[in-house]
Amino acid sequence: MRIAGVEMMREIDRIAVEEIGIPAPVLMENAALACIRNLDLTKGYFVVVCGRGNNGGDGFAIARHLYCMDKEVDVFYISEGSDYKTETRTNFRILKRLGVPMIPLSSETMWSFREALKDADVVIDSLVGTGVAKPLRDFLRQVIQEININSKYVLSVDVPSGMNADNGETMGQVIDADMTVTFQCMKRGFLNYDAMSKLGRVIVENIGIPGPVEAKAEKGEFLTDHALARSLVPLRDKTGFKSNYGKVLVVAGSSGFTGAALICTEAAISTGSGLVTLCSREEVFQSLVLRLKEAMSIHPDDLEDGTGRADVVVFGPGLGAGDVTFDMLLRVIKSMQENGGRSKTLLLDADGLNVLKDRTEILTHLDFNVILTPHVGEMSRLCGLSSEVIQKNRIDTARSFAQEHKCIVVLKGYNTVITDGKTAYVNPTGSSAMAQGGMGDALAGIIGSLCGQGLEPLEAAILGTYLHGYIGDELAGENYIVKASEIIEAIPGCMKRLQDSKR
Ligand SMILES: NC(=O)C1=CN([C@@H]2O[C@H](COP(=O)(O)OP(=O)(O)OC[C@H]3O[C@@H](n4cnc5c(N)ncnc54)[C@H](OP(=O)(O)O)[C@@H]3O)[C@@H](O)[C@H]2O)[C@H](O)CC1
Ligand SMILES: [K+]
Repeated sequence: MRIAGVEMMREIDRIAVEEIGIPAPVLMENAALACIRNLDLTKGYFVVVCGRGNNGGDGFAIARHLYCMDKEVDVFYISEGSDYKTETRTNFRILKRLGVPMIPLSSETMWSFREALKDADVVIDSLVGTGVAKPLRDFLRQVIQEININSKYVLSVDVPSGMNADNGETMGQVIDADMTVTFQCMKRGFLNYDAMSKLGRVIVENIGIPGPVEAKAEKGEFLTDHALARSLVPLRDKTGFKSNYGKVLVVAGSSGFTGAALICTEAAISTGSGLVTLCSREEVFQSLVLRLKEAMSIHPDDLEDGTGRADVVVFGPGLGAGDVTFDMLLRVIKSMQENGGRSKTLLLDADGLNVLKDRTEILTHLDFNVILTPHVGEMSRLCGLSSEVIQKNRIDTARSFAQEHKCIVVLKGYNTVITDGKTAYVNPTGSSAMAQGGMGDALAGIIGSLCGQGLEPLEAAILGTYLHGYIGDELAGENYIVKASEIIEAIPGCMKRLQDSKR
């Protein structure tokens, strides 16, 4: 599914109407019906609040459909401002002719508006959508405030009125929606963490604009969906050997952080790697070796040999920050360069990222694939921006770092961003039920394993993050929190279900 800002939505609309010839009223009708599909139609009394732009036009059309269904509908509308756009005027006039109750909003009607909001089972917010770019005028702010204070349930049409669809910021006052039915594409601003609390449940509805039209206007930003994830699960050949499913070397674990090494290693095994080897810091090597079952081990003195044999190196979980880790990283990089890089992948996580602080230029000269999996704090150390700035610009930060350093960035957190600098994918799965130590180590092992099984690094990162969060969501349906070891246990079953649904 594509992610779009205001300019892209306008362009999609323009191409659909002007170049393809889909009539604009058809799009408005489809938009209205998409909202109707998501309304609880067992309810009896609906209040529709409309602005003067096309967002308001959607609302007038929704009111008509509710009227046709014999629902009790009151329409309140903004009476001051610029002329109605053509389709909005058409829908406004139809309602007038039908005799649907239509009340212009003003200081005189504010009292009856308030009473209607209180009585309504559902309030439909159709004041403004993607057409607003500057702070709202006072009267509109007041209307929004009344809706927020007095309504039981609000469905926002396309965008909660007052939210900037590009960046999620509030333009003076914003509707606090219970559900947002947005059209055609996920809006970029909805991915802003501050915006999320205003959106309620987000439903993206197709309003009859064909995919190729969207593609003409796209900006290379997507939301991973189930169909994409499913299409990426590698099919296993009946005759395959363990050596066909990738040799993964995990370089992880130091004193006090042995769990990270085990979790990462086991995640790679559970995701389907044929051969997984663990190399840790010297001081924990013996104790870790005793705890491995399916995985092999190599002593840190043999790091170059192990690297040379591996298709993928996952470097960093629990390895400890400091010079020893940095030296190990340099040895891995040298060995990968000398052993026919190109098809190999180095995934850097946790301390593998921390040792790159002020040394990120190392990344730009490598012949092999590099994946970085930072959380926001690690990203901040890598790029020098504050966590606050990064959280407000997650896609842009990850994308420009990936572009500059010729690598793939997986910027973790709610709505993890995966990008190679050209395209960016936002992962919708996962939740705070997964906010536990070890989760990142598991993700690193999963992505590393998928690279070893032949997926392109970007694909491996897209599928790995989706899978990790998807399993987390399934487990969180039944549990208050989810542990990394529970994720690992559930990986094979979840992959099998995905794979079977592909055939
Ligand atoms: N392709 C699609 O996705 C379709 C989307 N549809 C719907 O259309 C809206 C976008 O419609 P648009 O007419 O471009 O804009 P809005 O309705 O969101 O906003 C215009 C109205 O907002 C008023 N406005 C603008 N700035 C302010 C402000 N600062 N304070 C108060 N009011 C403001 C403006 O009034 P003016 O008097 O200032 O001109 C307009 O009344 C999209 O979101 C979808 O819902 C189509 O229906 C189908 C195709
Ligand atoms: K709206």
